Amino acid sequence: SHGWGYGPTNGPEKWAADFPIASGPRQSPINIVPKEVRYDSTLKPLKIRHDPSDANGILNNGHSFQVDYLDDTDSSTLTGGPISGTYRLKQFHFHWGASDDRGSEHTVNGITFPCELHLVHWNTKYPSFGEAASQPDGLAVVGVFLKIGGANPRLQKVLDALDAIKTKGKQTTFSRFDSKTLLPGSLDYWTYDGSLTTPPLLESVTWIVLKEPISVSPAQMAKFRGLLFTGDEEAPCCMVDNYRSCQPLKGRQVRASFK
Ligand SMILES: CN[C@@H]1CN(c2cccc(OC)c2)S(=O)(=O)c2sc(S(N)(=O)=O)cc21
Ligand SMILES: [Zn+2]
Repeated sequence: SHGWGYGPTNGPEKWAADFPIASGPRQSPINIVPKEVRYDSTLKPLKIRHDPSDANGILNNGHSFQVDYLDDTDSSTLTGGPISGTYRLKQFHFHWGASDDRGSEHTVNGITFPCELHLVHWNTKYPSFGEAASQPDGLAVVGVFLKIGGANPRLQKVLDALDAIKTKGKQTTFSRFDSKTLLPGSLDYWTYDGSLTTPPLLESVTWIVLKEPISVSPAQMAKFRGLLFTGDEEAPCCMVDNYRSCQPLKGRQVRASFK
């Protein structure tokens, strides 16, 4: 079937046909302009609690790869920050480019990063992830920029698993991983109301984008780029440039947790 993707015939410019909310009032990602954000002293510090035993597999879903988490208890949660209540970690995944000059979804003053990590959480005031995903306060995604530098040892366990999930639909075991180790030293963040950056593009995400990037080496970026969008039976297509470009702010206010 003509599923959505990132190619010339099914990429972001074509998504509005099947997902009209693509032109909605609170779409993501956006360009963050630090001079235009407003410091909000009422914003609380982020409280991130991740239980490594909740890691439950790694999957190539044909758009990215994701590490899935057991989310039937409050053992891996996000609280504080701009959100109220308790949000449970469901999965984390990445977006990246074919070369180091692009790949992130959010940008800062128009600057792109080679890669961006998303940690997806859902609001436990709703009975399930699926229900939460359709509510305006249903999801909270923590975004972390990756910038080229020294090899990041915290990424290595994830990257070492990629050889086993090269093609679409492949999954393998992945356990005992503390996703908190992927976070930078500072939890200073920008926050705004947005959407999923992939179909179904639901406008249910409170975005929490960390100011401080983490590092990734060129060799580690090559591992991301070794994945395929395609399944075993298809002509191989490298999994690169799996990012959506920045969307209009449409009057939204971006707030900063820091001066
Ligand atoms: C393919 N889309 C990803 C998987 N998900 C998904 C799968 C099925 C249904 C659904 O909505 C009902 C969402 S998800 O919610 O975990 C997310 S969050 C997200 S991002 N880039 O905005 O952080 C991408 C995806
Ligand atoms: Zn994402």
